[in-house]
Amino acid sequence: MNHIRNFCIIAHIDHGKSTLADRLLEYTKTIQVTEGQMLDNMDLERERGITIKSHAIQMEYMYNGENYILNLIDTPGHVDFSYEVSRSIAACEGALLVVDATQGVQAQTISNLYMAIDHNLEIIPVINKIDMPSAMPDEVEDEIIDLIGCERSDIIRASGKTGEGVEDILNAVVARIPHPQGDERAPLQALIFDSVFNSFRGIIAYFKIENGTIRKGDKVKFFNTGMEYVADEVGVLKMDMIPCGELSTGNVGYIISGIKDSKEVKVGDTITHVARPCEKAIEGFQEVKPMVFAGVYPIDPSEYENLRASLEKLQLNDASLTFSPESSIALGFGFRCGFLGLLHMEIVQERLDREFNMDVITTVPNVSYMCYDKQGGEKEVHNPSGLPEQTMIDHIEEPYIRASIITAADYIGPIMTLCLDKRGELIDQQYVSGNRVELHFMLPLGEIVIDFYDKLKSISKGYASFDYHIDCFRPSKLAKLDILLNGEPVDALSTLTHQDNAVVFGRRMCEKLKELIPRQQFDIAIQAAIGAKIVARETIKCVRKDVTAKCYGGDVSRKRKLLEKQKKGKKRMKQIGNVEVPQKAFLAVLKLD
Ligand SMILES: Nc1nc2c(ncn2[C@@H]2O[C@H](COP(=O)(O)OP(=O)(O)OP(=O)(O)O)[C@@H](O)[C@H]2O)c(=O)[nH]1
Repeated sequence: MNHIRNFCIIAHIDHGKSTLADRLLEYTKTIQVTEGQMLDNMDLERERGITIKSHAIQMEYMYNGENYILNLIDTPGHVDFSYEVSRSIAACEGALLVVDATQGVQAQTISNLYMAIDHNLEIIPVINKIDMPSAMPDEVEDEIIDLIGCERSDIIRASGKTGEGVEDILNAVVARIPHPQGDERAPLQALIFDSVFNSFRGIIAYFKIENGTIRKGDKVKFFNTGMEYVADEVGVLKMDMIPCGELSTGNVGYIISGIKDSKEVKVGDTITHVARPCEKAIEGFQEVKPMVFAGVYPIDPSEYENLRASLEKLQLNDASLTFSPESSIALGFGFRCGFLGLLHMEIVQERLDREFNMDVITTVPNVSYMCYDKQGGEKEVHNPSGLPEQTMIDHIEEPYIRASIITAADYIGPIMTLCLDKRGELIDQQYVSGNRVELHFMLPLGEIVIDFYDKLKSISKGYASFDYHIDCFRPSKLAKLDILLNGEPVDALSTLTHQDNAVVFGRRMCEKLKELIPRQQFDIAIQAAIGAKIVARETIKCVRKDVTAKCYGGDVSRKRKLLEKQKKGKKRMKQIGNVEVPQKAFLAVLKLD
């Protein structure tokens, strides 16, 4: 245990986390480098891919003549995943805080740092990219000292490109980060911080042992699910999984135990022995509750079962994703998926496309509402079309978040305006350091879901870190806005919005849809309605598009080719009534000016 160090790297996006991690792996000969290898070399790229996906990797390092085991645990870097970041951080005793020498301290540097400090991690500040001509290491050093109050000599200057400083970093990991604590003789208590699905081996869970020892063949129990398994294989993670007979306190490893169902493995759960269980689970386990919901529908209806299988596999290393079947008059059969936030939703959509080759349509996201009816009943509503009749509703409550925004003082004005515009209330503001200010707001989550990040980023020139947690539900005057295409309501385009904004919102939706839906061979009326009342209308004029017109009537095969091409183009469209609607129209609400 004295010779183990568990650490992570935290950084603002693009400050060089992955490049530096690769250098550490090369220096410790965990991955092989051939001479003169460049970053863009295919092999290295491939290995990088593995290192990034492996989530935890073990290195061996000699320091003062003794061999140490260094476990590098990867952390995702975005606010939507703060739960997962905190799980990974909980498995470490120290963190490298990497700051780009050309950029200085940035928003995510601060929010990730705070999380590491909350978990009492030893922080090793590293200034990266010092090889660059535009590097300003002295200024960045001042900023870091300002931020964490360390000594100038604590800060390591490094370059992921040239490898400078890599040895200093490894030495500091051993010398400064405390070894893990724990009792080897106590009952087994291991924290699951990640899991993946492997098509040959089933589900693989990654854990860190807080107390006790785990051996191959042990009968183990997952504390929060209560499920029991035999540890068919345990081992450590290097470039491959390396099986071993036992792993003891402080170490990081993996377990394979024939688990097939993703629901049985929850990130944050505790593994213990069946025969001699620990008394309680490792603290901090909480079911994450998705707050943003959207419909996900296969473009090709016959892909429905494949979509279900893909979502199940995704759920494995993304414990926060939820889904349940739903159907839409407009889109057919699909799933209502729950996400932690909008970025999480985008990532799931991208992974469905890239890793599972699924073509899907995602509908307008909305938050989870509580609806109280006049009989005193209450119901959680994840979809505007799930709301009872207006006359039956007593009132609706929407989730509010407590948001913390850290920014430079220059941007306070525009950020205030943005938040007030989004129905926010300022709670307080305080100086953090230098001219950095922290603002706290109460904001309706529904307003954040739509285009808050992008606006915040642009008005603050990227220099605003944003973090939030759900605070409470509050009654709100919400109206359901329906969109009709040629008189047909399109359920997938319905949204809930604040009554005061509903008419303007309806008008903007109609205008945006007019831009996004291509002209067809007949006029299309786009209407916005609240209940039976039409509040806005736009018309898309017809066009007669004869794609074969330029073929002079002669060449039949050319004509056929053109028609086929046109048919392909239509695939990414969804037929609603007689109107063809492209995917981007379903997200029109996100693109309102
Ligand atoms: N010149 C120079 N470029 C670097 C250095 N470290 C990283 N880079 C470049 O900076 C860019 C970002 O590096 P990454 O390692 O992908 O950064 P990251 O923090 O892992 O980025 P994300 O994973 O997207 O958060 C890449 O183009 C790297 O080649 C360095 O020390 N010097």
